[in-house]
Amino acid sequence: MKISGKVALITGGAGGLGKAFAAALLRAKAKAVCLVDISSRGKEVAEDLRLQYPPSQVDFYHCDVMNYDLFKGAFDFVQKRFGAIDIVCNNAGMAASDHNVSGSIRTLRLNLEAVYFGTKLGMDYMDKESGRGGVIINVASMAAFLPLMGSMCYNASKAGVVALTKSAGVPEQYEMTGVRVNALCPSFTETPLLDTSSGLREMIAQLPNHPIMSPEYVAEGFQQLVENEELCGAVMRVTPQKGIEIVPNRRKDRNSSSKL
Ligand SMILES: NC(=O)C1=CN([C@@H]2O[C@H](COP(=O)(O)OP(=O)(O)OC[C@H]3O[C@@H](n4cnc5c(N)ncnc54)[C@H](O)[C@@H]3O)[C@@H](O)[C@H]2O)C=CC1
Ligand SMILES: CC/C=C\C[C@H](O)[C@H](O)/C=C/C=C/C=C\C=C\C(=O)C/C=C\CCC(=O)O
Repeated sequence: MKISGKVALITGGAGGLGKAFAAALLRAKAKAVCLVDISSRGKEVAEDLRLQYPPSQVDFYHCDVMNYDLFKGAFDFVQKRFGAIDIVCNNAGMAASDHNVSGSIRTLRLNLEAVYFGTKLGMDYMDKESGRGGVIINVASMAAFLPLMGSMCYNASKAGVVALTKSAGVPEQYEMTGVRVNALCPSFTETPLLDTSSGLREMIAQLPNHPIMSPEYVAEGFQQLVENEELCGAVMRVTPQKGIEIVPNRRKDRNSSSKL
């Protein structure tokens, strides 16, 4: 997909990774980006991006994406304001440790249930029958594959996002909707989220050869998932050790001649 002239909706857009994704799209001349976030900081972030990347339009839409009806309102807002939606990034997320039961349940709901809402809404609003097709990027994590002690719900939610995305990205679904769906799985990245779990930074510091990545580096992988029309149902890992890599999709491999 050529990003120039396109309209994007990014949940958690006021956060570290969300802002970096928005900046990458604006640098690539996206027509408009709407930051959908529960934090009122989204207003300043949108203003900051408008100043940095004129003449692109950057809006902030205050919304709790865990509420389906409110989240649908964000899609209606963007659709009405810009006439179309081309890119959806389900990025809003949180992390809570297992000791905090209510926080852990909220983590499951935000990181997985709300990503299901955003994937369903994205497919409905961008469907080639009513829309013009498009792409959905669901932000999972390396925690989906390499679990962290003390964060059962976080790990489970991210593994769920990978499974949800691979299911949404099967070839038949794409043929029907014209909407590609891919998962982005970064390792530790320098954002405020790392400060929400006590002891996390200390734990990361103990890991051998595991520097914390910049949001801008992760956004390079995000942009590849948006632009590469070959990628649907793809899972991208972004780590300091191996850089940006696509995990082979066994479903596609089974259909091809290779016997993986
Ligand atoms: N920072 C890291 O090390 C990694 C982060 N991730 C994932 O990246 C995504 C973005 O996280 P970061 O930018 O790191 O964190 P962040 O804390 O900077 O951003 C998260 C954003 O989501 C928003 N948000 C929270 N609850 C919401 C709700 N109910 N409705 C709407 N917005 C809501 C917050 O206000 C915030 O702006 C998350 O899904 C996270 O799990 C994945 C791998 C590594
Ligand atoms: C409670 C958790 C809070 C925050 C976690 C972060 O937000 C992020 O989502 C978690 C990242 C977890 C990373 C876990 C392990 C990462 C390992 C590597 O990146 C090592 C790279 C490759 C390993 C070898 C391989 O399997 O290829």
